[in-house]
Amino acid sequence: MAALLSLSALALLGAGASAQTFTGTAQGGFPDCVNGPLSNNTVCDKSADPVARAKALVAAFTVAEKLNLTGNNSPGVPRLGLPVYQWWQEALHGVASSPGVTFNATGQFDSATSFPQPILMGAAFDDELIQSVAEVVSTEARAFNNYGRAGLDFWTPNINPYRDPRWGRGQETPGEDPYHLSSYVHSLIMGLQGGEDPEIRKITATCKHFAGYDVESWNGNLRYQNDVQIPQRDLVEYYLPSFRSCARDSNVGAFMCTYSALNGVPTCADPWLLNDVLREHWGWTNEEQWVTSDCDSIQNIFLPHNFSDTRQGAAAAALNAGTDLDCGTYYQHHLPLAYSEGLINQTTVDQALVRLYTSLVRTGYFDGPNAMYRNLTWSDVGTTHAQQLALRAAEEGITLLKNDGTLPLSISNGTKIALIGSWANATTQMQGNYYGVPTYLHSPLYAAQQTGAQVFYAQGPGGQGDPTTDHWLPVWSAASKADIIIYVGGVDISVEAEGMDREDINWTGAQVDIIGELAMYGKPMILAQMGDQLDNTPFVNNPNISALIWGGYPGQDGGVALFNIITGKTAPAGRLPVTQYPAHYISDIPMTDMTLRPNATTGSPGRTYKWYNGTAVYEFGYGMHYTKFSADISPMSKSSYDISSLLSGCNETYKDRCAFESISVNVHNTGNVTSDYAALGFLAGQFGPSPYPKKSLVNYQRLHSIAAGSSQTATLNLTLGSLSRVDDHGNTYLYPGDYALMIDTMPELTMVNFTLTGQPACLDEWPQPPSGGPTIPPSDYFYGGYGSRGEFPVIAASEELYPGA
Ligand SMILES: O=[N+]([O-])c1ccc(O[C@@H]2O[C@@H](CO)[C@H](O)[C@H]2O)cc1
Repeated sequence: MAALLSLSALALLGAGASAQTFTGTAQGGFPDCVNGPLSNNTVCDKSADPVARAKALVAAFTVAEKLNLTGNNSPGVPRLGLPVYQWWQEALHGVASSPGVTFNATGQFDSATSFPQPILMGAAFDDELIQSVAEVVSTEARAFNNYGRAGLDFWTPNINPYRDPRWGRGQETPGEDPYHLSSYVHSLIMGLQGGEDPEIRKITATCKHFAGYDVESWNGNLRYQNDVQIPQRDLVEYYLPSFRSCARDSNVGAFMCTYSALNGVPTCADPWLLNDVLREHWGWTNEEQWVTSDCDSIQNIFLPHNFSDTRQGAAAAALNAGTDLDCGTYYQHHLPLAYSEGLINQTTVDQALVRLYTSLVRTGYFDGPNAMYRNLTWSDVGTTHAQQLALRAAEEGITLLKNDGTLPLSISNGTKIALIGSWANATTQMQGNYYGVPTYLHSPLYAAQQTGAQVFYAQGPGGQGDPTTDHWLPVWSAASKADIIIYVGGVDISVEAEGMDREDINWTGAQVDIIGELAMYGKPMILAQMGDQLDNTPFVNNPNISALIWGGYPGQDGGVALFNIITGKTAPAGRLPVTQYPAHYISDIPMTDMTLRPNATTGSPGRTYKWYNGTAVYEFGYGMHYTKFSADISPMSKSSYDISSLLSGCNETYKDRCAFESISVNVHNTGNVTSDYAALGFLAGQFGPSPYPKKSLVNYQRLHSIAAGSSQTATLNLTLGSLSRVDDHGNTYLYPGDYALMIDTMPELTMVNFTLTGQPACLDEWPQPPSGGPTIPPSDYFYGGYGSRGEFPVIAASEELYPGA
């Protein structure tokens, strides 16, 4: 593996190596369709159908060549002039160091724009922003590609919902809500791929990790071996909507399966998941798009999953299930034996290769130097527009959690600021994981100095076990000289990362201690909590802490973004994309409990804002402003809707997509500061199977620069899917009942009520897993799966957990 991945793997994991040292596997350039051996092959005929072009190419390969082309490190076919190609590129929040991406040490292509981590961009609740960011990322990716510094497919986004606050990779996602993820990822894919069905696809995006992957390493449970147990209802309503958005609604070019097994079957070897759900149920075409394994996950099908008795059996199980590409070398090593033993046939191999090469055809790989996007160069990387967008993306996400009126700060040349904390001079930290070489890194310290203030900086304590003594003296010195204290700290990828779930969601003792002591100075004190959510309880009620900001991982201009918010140059309007739980949450529920609803037997308090029955420190969607807003919702066309009439007016193949109502929300800025406002529309009500979620996000829109004293209108388009709920089998229904649509302007809540009448009606019938699985309502059971080695230990949950179910 080490040889396969080279040094780049360290960087993409954020393991702390210097970005300059990364060397990717050089791409082999473009095939010569004019003078090369393929020039007479249909693959070089631009007027032919893309799939026919790929089929003609694949038909020219020998069996041995075909089997050798199934790994991410593709050797190409020299005798045909098909260049080597590295399929593995990353671009989570900008073109990132990864096996197929090469940054120059200096000069051209020595950097790319580094946007905030998705968790902070998610807090913006601004899909137009996300599309713009993705357009820049794909432009820069294409420029890198034109100079042999990247391939044409990128293994982003990570769109698993951020289900548990401990997850080390939650930062890679836009948050915990499935509607939010679905909407965000649609905009992202439009920006990355260049539209839903463009003539030339800009780059191929890859939705990962399909599905149910969100545990790295918890209590001995490793991602490589986990067999996650998820009832069908929870899968459909929570774990899969973002993937459905990728496949069915956004026409994404690629998917990635996971290391873990889902209900007994390793996902990369699961024909139900990869074929019945992904391709058949969601209509993801058979010939144009491909599934890659996660890196070395095919190996895990053999060990530790023991899903197959042999290595070639594991490779065959994956290929036959629909995993077209192996990130690794397992296919290349073991498919030849699988082939000679008759475990796979050539049709299946051809299908995988046709899918892969169709995606290269779609991106213009065989179309010569005049093809679309081939004119992009280094001058299209790190442009002024890209830099401004990276700053704006960070500003839009930064979320104000507490303010006694101290913010915004007015800073003049004479102002003395103590800037303290483990993030105060953050540079690489601001990128989180999966980063590349940024255009620049503007730390909070840099930004503070730009304000003209006199800045006294001290790093202060970082992690646990770094309590008193030597770190404290510079802190006291800085604090005692200053008019204002700004503490910037929290967590970073030293404690939350790939392969590393958090063990704690408390601030470290050393930080709580020093922040408490700093507060005792009684000076205006601003606390910026960076990284993912921590339990802020110690600071919420401390009157000496004037303001609390969440800044996530803000990317290359994170320091400037933070200071623009602090000084009011930009007004904050981010909203938390996850629940901030009290620290005891992680003792209340094992990370491996994938269920969502509170459960009296297991003691689960439930997950996410929909189900958590405790008191959140800050709720999903929480975010203050420097001004005041009120909202009114325009009257709906009716107060009661008949379900059969709603359905008879719906002519879509996928009924959940049918329009219900377009709701106008008039937002009034009643305060004194021009500000953005993100209108989040939630639906609540007692309908469908109980217990009911507390509320569900059904649409959102960010309004920009609403001047003090003026109003703007958000339009929230609701669909029949917005009104639906999922039954125990995973079927999606419209149910009769009482509904309330809510807009939260904090502290006010604006609401309209309506009813649905008539009989329940099915919007989407879920393809059940193959026989062998449970035949009784799955959400009442935890089961071991239906795989060849799966057993079915059916443990009935007690009746009272699901009253009325
Ligand atoms: O061996 N390595 O160096 C290595 C590095 C990264 C790595 O992560 C996996 O690879 C990423 C591919 O996109 C998936 O999101 C992640 O689960 C898996 C293996």
